[in-house]
Amino acid sequence: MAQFTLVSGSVGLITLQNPPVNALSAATRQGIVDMMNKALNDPEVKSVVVCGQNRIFCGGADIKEFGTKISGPPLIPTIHTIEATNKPVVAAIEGSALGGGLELALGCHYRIAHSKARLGLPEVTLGLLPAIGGSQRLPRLIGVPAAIELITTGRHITAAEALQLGLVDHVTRSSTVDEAIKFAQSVEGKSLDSRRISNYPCPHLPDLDAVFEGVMQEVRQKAHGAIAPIACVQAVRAAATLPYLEGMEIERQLMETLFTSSQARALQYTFFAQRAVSRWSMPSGARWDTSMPKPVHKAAVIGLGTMGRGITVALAQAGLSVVAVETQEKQLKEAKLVVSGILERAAQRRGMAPTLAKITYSHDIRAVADVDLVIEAVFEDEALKEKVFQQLSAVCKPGTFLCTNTSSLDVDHLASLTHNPELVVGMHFFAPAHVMKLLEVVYGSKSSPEALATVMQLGKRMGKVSVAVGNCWGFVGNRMLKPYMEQAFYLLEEGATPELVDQALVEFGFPMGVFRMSDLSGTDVYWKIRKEAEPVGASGQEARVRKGLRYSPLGDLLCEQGRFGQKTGQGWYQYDKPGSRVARPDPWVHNFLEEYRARHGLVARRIDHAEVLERCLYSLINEGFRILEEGIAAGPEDIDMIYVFGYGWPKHRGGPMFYASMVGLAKILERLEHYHRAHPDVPFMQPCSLLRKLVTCGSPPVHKWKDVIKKIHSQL
Ligand SMILES: CC/C=C\C=C\CC(=O)SCCNC(=O)CCNC(=O)[C@H](O)C(C)(C)COP(=O)(O)OP(=O)(O)OC[C@H]1O[C@@H](n2cnc3c(N)ncnc32)[C@H](O)[C@@H]1OP(=O)(O)O
Repeated sequence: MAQFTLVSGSVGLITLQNPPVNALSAATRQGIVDMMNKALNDPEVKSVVVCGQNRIFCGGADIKEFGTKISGPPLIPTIHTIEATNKPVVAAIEGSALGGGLELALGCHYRIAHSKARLGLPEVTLGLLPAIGGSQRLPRLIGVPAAIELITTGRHITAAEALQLGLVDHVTRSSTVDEAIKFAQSVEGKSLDSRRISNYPCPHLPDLDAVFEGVMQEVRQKAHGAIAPIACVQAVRAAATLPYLEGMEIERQLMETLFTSSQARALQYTFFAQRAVSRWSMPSGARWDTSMPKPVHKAAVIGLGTMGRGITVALAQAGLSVVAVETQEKQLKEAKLVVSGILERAAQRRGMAPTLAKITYSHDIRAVADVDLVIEAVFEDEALKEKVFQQLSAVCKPGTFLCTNTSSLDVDHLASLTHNPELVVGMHFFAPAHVMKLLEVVYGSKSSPEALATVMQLGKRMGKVSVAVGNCWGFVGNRMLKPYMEQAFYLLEEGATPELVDQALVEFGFPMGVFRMSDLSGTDVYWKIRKEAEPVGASGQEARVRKGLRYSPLGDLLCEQGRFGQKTGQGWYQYDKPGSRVARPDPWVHNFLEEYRARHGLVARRIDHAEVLERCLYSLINEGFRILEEGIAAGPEDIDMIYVFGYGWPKHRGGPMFYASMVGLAKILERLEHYHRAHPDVPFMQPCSLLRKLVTCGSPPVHKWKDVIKKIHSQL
């Protein structure tokens, strides 16, 4: 797993060999220890270069080994040996030097990077901290503020930025290994006293306590309950205030707590789940590895409202030629300005030229005649979308994929209006479409595997986490959101306030609660959807019943008052003025709730955070099980990535289905049964049969659920 070669007569070249990313598995660590000992003990070797096979230095620890009993040698003693030796050791960094990989490089005396290399300490994204000396060496090398930023965000930086920070000594565009070998020879026999980072004092910061207090407050606020970023700050503080070896002991103690935490398990699950969802499958048996995507060079966007503009930006940034169509002249002009502005600012940030020339604007739908793929993003109105699909089917060249950015309409129905329903796929973007990572890719009953493969590949090009799901009301994300929101309304009826419900959800880790979120996106958005989905309600007691089940008209009544949320300055909260982001509890809403309860004979009771979480989250999870049972999502990872990347589910809790497995399926079942007994008229609380079956099967871990579901389906 590591190879030693003597090159140029005196340089020991150690090559890490563990494809695909030369991760530091037990065998690779053993290889490093053995080859380094060989190099340092060989009198012929006067200097050493460490590099990675296949133009990647090292992707850090082997994440697959986390959660198992760690075997193999630790790296800390070897890194100390490297640093202490009098033979110069040079890290030749190509591709990535991440996590333990970069920590190994920090133990070397010199670092030479290729200009395309990326470096970082992403341990925090896995619920950990850099614990083979990274948290102690990095601040000594680049200073406390820069180190804190890199370690608490896990951001990967370019070689150019690394050079600017002093993290690498030299950046090259030619062969990094050849340069490193030449350089190593040039410093053979020279003193290395100034190259041992652990001997450096941490660069002085005036008013250290105040700096760390400020940083801790900021990090805590952004962490939404994640513990690793806090531990990272504590470790860097140890580097700034203690001798190296004492700092290392703090680093070790902090890592010990993080390593076995449920948050680390959740984040590591997310790492693999994010990659697993790209390996999609359809109920027909079609799969990612047997379906060929078609090339997409030119795409079109129809409708340049907020969503259409974001999609246009995302497509242009992915390098596609885009035809952007909007029939209203004023909207078209405005869209052109907004899209160009976003692209220019983004290009400026990246120090690149904007991709404006790749977009042509038109008010005529016939301008899309020669594109390979169209994304319809007109207003969410069924009749309008129907018309657009009929037009597209008539004007597009044969073979053009027709996609709809609907969030709730039936993809099969739209497909049925076209000549080639097999070419129709849903692309459900999340606002703002050029920023949000999630893309729900909805295949209809007639969508071809080729169409799905094409759209999934396009999603990847746009940098999205694309998740393939089947067609049903609300697809996966919004379908699961319905019971979650409904429970929140029932809680208000029973005595809660919007603030209480939201606070419980924020403490759980959501960036905002359901009512604040509803105000932000507009309370009228779901009002419209509810009006379309539910028959119009009656008055009096009947107002709280739909199709024989409990219904809360609270959201409708709020909208009838014109309280559409942040944009109108009033919703579930009050705002200083329309558009203001500062939400304050609103006595009007409290009064409105009291009057409502009095009108319907409801007696307010005390509701605690635990009840809020159980009712909102377990009903959402229950719907997730139904979605799995129906085969709308291929596996729990698909649901989890939709919620993590599209709905603000805290990453350190792994997504709703992973969370359910951590809470324990038996407990979820028991609580759902309890609430279903207490509220038999509440839809969505009756435990789903898949949940019952999984509990009967002994509550297997989440990665085994697919097997159970397959077995159930094969028995049907
Ligand atoms: C005993 C402990 C010693 C030291 C401890 C140190 C702490 C750490 O190092 S924590 C780990 C820190 N490292 C990371 O977080 C890096 C994670 N990887 C990445 O960011 C990316 O994979 C990449 C290295 C930048 C490469 O990206 P890309 O080219 O887009 O490929 P991917 O699809 O992401 O990955 C390909 C393939 O490799 C698997 N993989 C990647 N990194 C690791 C890893 N560190 N351990 C195990 N496996 C890894 C990834 O899952 C993919 O596998 P598939 O099966 O093809 O999905």
